Amino acid sequence: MSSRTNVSCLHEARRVAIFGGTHGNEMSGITLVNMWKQNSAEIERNGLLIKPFISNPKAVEKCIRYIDTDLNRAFTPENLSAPDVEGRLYEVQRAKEINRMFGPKGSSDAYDVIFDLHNTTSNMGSTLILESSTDLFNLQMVHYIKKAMAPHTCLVLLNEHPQLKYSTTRSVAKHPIGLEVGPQPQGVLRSNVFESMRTILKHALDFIEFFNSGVEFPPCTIDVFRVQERMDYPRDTNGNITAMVHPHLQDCDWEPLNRGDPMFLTFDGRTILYEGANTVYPTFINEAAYYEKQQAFTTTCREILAANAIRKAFK
Ligand SMILES: CC(=O)N[C@@H](CC(=O)O)C(=O)O
Ligand SMILES: [Zn+2]
Repeated sequence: MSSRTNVSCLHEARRVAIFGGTHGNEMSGITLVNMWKQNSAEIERNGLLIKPFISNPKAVEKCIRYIDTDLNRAFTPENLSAPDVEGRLYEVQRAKEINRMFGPKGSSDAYDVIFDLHNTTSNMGSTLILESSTDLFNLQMVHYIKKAMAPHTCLVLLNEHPQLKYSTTRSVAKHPIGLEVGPQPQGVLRSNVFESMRTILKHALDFIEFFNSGVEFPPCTIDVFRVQERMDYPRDTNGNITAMVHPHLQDCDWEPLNRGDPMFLTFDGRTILYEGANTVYPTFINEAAYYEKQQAFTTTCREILAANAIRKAFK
């Protein structure tokens, strides 16, 4: 019997964008994209059209996350279909422009792949962010990247939570993929973080080049962390936080958090324990940008995804 019967044939991925500066204070992606705009030799691949792009230039100029509203939440159907009028929020305007240039979102004209480069203040290491557990192209790509990165780790965060999923900038593409590397403070460039991001991008582009050249990728499984819940800081009746991430949890992204483990430390020295029934794997622990989002960390559960073999459809 031929294994060919189980190979999924997918469209080639010709148009690829690399976004930096979706958040204007996340310096690795901004620096890499600006570097590649000056000299793209490093990211050129046979048969690929690759566009390095600063997605929120006004926020980059000011070195702040956003001007009016978070661009990485702005790609909603309502925003994208809103008429162009003066006085709209800058990021809503910008989302419409990006959708025109790289989309339209959900259409056959959309870019094949958008890599969106982010930094976190959390100790997450290198993390690929997926929005779908059924996108075979992305599953195979992250499998390839994880293997290529070994012995260094590159983890996968899957966010397809019905309430916690948000309308990302990369969601304009057919295959959206986020790359989150930390820890790196906002507005700061760290060479180790910069180099990790650069290496992951190299492997990602290699994968796409191989795929387009007709290489078949065998069936695989991928370890992922699925977004489960958003955990807020303890707060008083005025909404002010009353506790910090506990020192035993701080920097322990991806490590198991069990019932009874310390979670927060109040300003007066009291420890607040995790009381959930199941072991979870926290991530985005103490991310600076998430104080305004009422989020101290995200809980995830581990899961193994299986992906069919893929190759390019010939026609
Ligand atoms: C720290 C940070 O900005 N993280 C990203 C994650 C993502 O791209 O999905 C965000 O909240 O938009
Ligand atoms: Zn970001």
